[in-house]
Amino acid sequence: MKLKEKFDELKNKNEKAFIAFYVGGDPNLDVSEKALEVICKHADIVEIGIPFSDPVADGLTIQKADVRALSRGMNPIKALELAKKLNEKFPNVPKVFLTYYNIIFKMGEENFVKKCKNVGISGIIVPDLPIEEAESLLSYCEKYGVDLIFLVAPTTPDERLKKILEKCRGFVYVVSRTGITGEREKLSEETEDLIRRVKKYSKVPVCVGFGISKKEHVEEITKFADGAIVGSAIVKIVEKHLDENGNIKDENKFLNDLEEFVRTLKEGTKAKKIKTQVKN
Ligand SMILES: O=P(O)(O)OC[C@@H](O)[C@@H](O)c1c[nH]c2ccccc12
Repeated sequence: MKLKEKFDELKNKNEKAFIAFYVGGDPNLDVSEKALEVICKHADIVEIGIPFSDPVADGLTIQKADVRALSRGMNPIKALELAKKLNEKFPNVPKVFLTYYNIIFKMGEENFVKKCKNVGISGIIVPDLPIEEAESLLSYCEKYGVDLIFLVAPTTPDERLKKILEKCRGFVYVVSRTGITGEREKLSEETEDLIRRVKKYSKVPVCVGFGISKKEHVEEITKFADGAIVGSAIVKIVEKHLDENGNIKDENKFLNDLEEFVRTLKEGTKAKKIKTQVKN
C-alpha cells in the first residue's frame, strides 16, 4: 500500500499514524518475522531497519539490536525477503526501510530501489544521505514509485527545510531533538514549534520520531503532527526478554508483551479531541 493511501485512510477515520520501528533480524530472522507480524496488526506503518555495522544516528538500544541481528547473519537480501513475506500477509500496512547509505551504494542504487519495489516496500529513509547527494537515488525512487523520506531536525534552517520538503515524498520525518535515537522521559518543548514550522511548508504528512516511548508521548505529539514514530522503546522489549545466550527466553511471553505495548501506543493516536461546550 502507498503511504499516501494510508494517510488518506487515517484522515477519513480521524486518526493519526502510529509508525513502529523494528530491526529486521533481531534477535534472529525467525523471531523478527513473528515480531513484525504482531506489529503489523496494530501499527499503521512499519519501519524495518536493515541492520548496519556503523549506525551513526542510533543510540545504544538500536546499536545493540543491529549487532544481534548481524551476528546471526542478517543481511539486506534477507531483509528484502522478510519485507516480501510481511507484505503478502499485511498488504494494507505500508512498509518502509530505514537503512544507511552504504548498503544502498553496495547493492547499486537502481538495483536496490527496484528490489524494494518488487517486495512491496513503499518508502525508504536514509539518515546519512543529505539532500545535496540524493539526486540519483531520488530519480530511481521516482522511476519505481518508491517514496524517499527525508529527515529534518530542529537545527534545519528554513531555506534548507524548503529545499528538503520540495523533494520529500510519503511523509517527512521530523527529528524531535538533536542527538541520536533513544527513549526520553519528557519530550522536548521545542518540538511543537518545530512541527508548526515544518507544517507551514510541507505538502506531505509530518511525522515525528526520537524519544517517543509511551502512549502519553504519542498522544501529545499527534495533537500537532500527522504521525508518531517509536523505535527504541519497542526494541527494548526484545532486550528485556533475552537470555544470556542472546535468545528469547519465552517466545509467547515476548510476543504478548510486544503486542500489548504496540496496541497501547496505537491507542494514543485515537485520543478524543476535547470539545468546548457552548452554552445556550
Ligand atoms: O528510537 P527512537 O528514539 O524511538 O526514535 C525512532 C527511531 O528509532 C527510528 O525511526 C530510527 C531507527 N534508527 C534511526 C536512525 C535515524 C533516524 C531514525 C531512526
